[in-house]
Amino acid sequence: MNSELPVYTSENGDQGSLGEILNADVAERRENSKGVHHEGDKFGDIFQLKHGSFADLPAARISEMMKVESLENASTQSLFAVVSKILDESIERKNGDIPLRVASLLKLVVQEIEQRVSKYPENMKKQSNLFKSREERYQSKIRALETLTLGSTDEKEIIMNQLQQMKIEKVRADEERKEEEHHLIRIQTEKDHYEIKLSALKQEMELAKKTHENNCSQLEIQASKSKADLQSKILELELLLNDSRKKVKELENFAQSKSLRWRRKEHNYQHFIDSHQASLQDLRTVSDSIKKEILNTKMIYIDEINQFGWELKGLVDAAQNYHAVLAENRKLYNEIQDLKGNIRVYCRIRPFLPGQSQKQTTIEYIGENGELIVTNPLKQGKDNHRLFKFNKVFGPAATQEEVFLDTRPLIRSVLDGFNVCIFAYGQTGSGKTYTMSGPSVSSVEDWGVNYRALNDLFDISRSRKSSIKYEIGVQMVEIYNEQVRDLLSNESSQKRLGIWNTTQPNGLAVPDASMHPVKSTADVLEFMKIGLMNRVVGATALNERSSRSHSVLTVHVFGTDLKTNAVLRGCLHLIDLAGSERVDRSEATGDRLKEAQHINKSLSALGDVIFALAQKNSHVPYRNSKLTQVLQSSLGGQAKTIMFVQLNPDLESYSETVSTLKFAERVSGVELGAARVNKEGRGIRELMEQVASLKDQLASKDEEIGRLRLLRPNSGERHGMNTQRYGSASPRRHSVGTSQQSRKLSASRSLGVKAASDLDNSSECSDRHSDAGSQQSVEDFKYPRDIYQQSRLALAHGDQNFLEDFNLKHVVPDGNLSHTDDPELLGFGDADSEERLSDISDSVLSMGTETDGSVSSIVEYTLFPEAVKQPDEATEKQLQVPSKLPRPQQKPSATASSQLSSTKSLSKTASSKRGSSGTSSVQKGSSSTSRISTSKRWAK
Ligand SMILES: Nc1ncnc2c1ncn2[C@@H]1O[C@H](COP(=O)(O)OP(=O)(O)OP(=O)(O)O)[C@@H](O)[C@H]1O
Repeated sequence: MNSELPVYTSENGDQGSLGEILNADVAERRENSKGVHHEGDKFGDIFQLKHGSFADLPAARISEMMKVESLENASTQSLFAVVSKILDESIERKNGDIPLRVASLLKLVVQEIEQRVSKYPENMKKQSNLFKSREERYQSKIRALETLTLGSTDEKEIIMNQLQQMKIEKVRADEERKEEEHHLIRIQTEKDHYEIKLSALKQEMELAKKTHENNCSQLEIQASKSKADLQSKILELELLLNDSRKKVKELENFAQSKSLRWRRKEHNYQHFIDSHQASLQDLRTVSDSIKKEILNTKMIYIDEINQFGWELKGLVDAAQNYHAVLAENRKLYNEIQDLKGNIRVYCRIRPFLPGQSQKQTTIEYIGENGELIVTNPLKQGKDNHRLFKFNKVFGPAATQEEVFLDTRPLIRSVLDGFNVCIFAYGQTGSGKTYTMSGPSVSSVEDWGVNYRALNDLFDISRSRKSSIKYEIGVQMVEIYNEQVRDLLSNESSQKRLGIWNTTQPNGLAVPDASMHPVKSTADVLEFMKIGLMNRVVGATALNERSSRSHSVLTVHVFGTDLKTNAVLRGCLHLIDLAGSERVDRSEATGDRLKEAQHINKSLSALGDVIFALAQKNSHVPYRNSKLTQVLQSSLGGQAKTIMFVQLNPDLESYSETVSTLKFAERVSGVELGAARVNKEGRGIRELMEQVASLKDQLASKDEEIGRLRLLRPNSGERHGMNTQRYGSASPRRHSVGTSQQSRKLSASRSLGVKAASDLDNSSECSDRHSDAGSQQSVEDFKYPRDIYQQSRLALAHGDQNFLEDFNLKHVVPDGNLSHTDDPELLGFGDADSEERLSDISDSVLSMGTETDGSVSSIVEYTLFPEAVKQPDEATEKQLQVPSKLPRPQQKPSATASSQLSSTKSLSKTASSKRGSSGTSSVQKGSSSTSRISTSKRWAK
């Protein structure tokens, strides 16, 4: 057994590590001190730290650990574990900052370990001694056993066995001892290692301690600083607190005084309420009785209201019926007006214009039924309010579309073969052009009546194309300073747009050269643009762009029924009159003044015509101006006529407004007679053609007779006589010889053309004579045929008296019919000549309609005056008439229509002889103008 090796052997012979030995030592000590083994675990548990760090342990736990018995009772391993844990924590924390109490614990633990290590050799010695004593004991035992062996063999054997056993034990003990020694060496090495570790730990601990102390001192410095700061803050806060306390006290005092006051007030109110409570009670009783009364009254009222409701319902029903009746009345009134042929009058009030500063209006009331009340706000009295009634009144807000709406049915009428005339009347600047043309062509909403009417016309004609073929032509003229001008005569525009094709499929007379065929609204827009550009406008004080002429847009419609071949002819006049103006207000001078005078004169002539028509006078002075001549067919004929009366609402225009309205009132009273449709059936036309050819034959016979008559002796003498007589009777006229006679006939043939067409279209815009009623123009054309017939009969029967009588009155001294080139007598001269013409028209022999009043005739004359003076020679020759003709009858004969047809056939012959040249505008002008002069001559 190696005694140098400090081998600890447990009682069962096991050897342990240094830790175990130290633990065993601890256990031994514990056993010695307390005698209780199992409590070791309990003490060892104190150092067991499964979670958290020592730095986080509560101070009580650390103090528990630091107790002497805890340290002594703890196993060396747990002590080492405590050390290494604390050190690990300090390393983890990097700055080595270990709390003071942990550092103290560490110190104590390390001291305990040191103590235990220092005691280790001593323990080892004790152990070795123990082993030695045990060996000695064993040796003595062996010796005793050997003695015993010697005593008995059996015993010896047993003893031997025991000995053997003991030897084995001894060998084992030796081995154990050796192992113990090895173990001891290992523990020694471990001890060295731990010592090294311990010293390192000590150093670390020192370092940590120092840093900790530094930190502590810094913290102390900081703490002292913060303490000083906090103290100063506390001082401040204390001061504030004192202030607040003072304020609180003040507020408390204030609140107390206030609450005192409130309490006093409450007391007062309470007193007041108490005093009123009683009166309230009284009032309640009164109120209850009133409520009861009200309830009673309410019930009575409900009964009465119910009763009233029933009565009101009856009234509402009656009112509704009243409106229906009113609408019905209006419809009937319109129908009656249509039947009577009244001119429809629509009144339109222009809005104030943007620049107009003074906006005092004269319009007081606009009724739905066409009632209008105008007033002069500057005047007082009941006469100040004037009431007018028209077909309709459009207020300033009315749109172009609304204004056109009531006119629309009339546009359909044009395509149905009626003649329609729409004209705008009013003082200058009142919106006539706005209503008729509109402020601009480019925007459809702005379109005036003209564009809308034409647009509708094309729309309807397109919709009827499967049954009726329509041809539409437009004409636009202006009457400027009593002269008629073609607004579409612009050469380039004519070239561009082509001219009217005179060869009509129905063989009817064609419109003149100022007529332009149109196929769509776009064509019309082209024409109207040109027309508006060519129209004379000028600036006046009342209107920047005042129209200085009356503009007349005429639309001719020829419709052929594709099934029956019947022909419909309608004519639409759209007239924008120049505005009447007070020269002092329009400040017109020079040309403007002259224009204004012409305008006013023509408008006053219009007034005269309207007055005569309204009075149903036998004489209507159409010829007093070009305007009335143009409007003749619309005002005195069987056309449907609408007048737009334009009003300027401003105060300054009050007198003009009133006179315009008075005029309009008169116009609305004019009865034209029911309008007639211009329709010609196929049968009638064929008959007319037959009659015409017969008349042609008759005429050629007449010519022959005339020639034979001229060959008779003495015919020249009588001729001369008559010439002289006639010449002295009428100094203003001059004879034109035989050529003029034939011209007359040529004219009468031309008239025949017109007459035929007039018969076909008895209400054509050109057909009526002013004074002798609507059939006057027919008479115009019958008359020459009467003459022919009577002269033919006179010649055949040798009625010399008739022939002489006629020659005395109607034949010029040279034997020819009278003729004049004097333009005044052609119906376009001055007022004097027009008066004469009016007088002429009054006589029964008033063949002298210089024109038929139609726009086309006027245009023909005005555009081609030379043609009037240069008749077609060939025609002259062919149409020689007898120098003496029978006296015409004063009243047309019953055979008027056949005679007219005859003249028509005459014209046909003439035009066929003219051949294709008949299309020339000059020739047409010529015929038309000849017609004018002829009729005048006949009248005289
Ligand atoms: N209903 C309306 N709404 C808005 N402006 C209108 C209306 N009527 C007329 N005007 C404006 O009033 C001015 C005068 O209108 P317009 O030229 O049509 O009058 P007029 O009666 O034709 O005048 P004149 O007789 O001098 O030619 C124009 O500037 C026109 O644009």
